[in-house]
Amino acid sequence: MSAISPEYLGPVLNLKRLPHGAGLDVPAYETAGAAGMDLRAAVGDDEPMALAPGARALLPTGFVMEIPPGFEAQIRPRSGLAFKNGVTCLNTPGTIDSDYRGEVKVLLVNLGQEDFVITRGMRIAQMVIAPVTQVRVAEVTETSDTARGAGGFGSTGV
Ligand SMILES: O=c1ccn([C@H]2C[C@H](O)[C@@H](COP(=O)(O)OP(=O)(O)OP(=O)(O)O)O2)c(=O)[nH]1
Repeated sequence: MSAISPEYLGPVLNLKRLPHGAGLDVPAYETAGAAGMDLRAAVGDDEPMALAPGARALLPTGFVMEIPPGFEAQIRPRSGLAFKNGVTCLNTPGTIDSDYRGEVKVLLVNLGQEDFVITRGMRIAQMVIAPVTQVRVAEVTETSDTARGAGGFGSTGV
């Protein structure tokens, strides 16, 4: 059950189910203020995936989508899986470009001590839609002076 009403006037995300995603819940905001929509593993009913400690895997979600122009999708870990099982997204945040039309995939890594078994429909990550700004890159020979200058990586102390 989505917390977003059908009358919502904000951006629309077109989502197309792939055959192996049939029957899975469509990603939805679970609460009125949720930032992310949970993504479910579209592994086969009889093909759970065991992720060994230290192993990584690219998991199918069973859908493709059209992100509205000017936005991206970020694939982020679920804190519960990270805390309880040490399972997180290896490339967090994964970047989904608005012109991508392939299946959305989730790159998980098991940093825990035990096998982690992923079953069909398990909520393995979350997806946040965020605005993106593109820039025109202008190559120059000088950049402006600032108080920080080249200081970084702890230059202001702890
Ligand atoms: O967690 C992720 C990250 C990426 N992608 C898809 C959507 C994205 O638009 C595309 C390319 O991702 P990215 O730009 O991070 O990959 P790359 O390694 O730079 O490959 P490419 O040369 O295809 O851009 O792969 C996913 O499905 N899940």
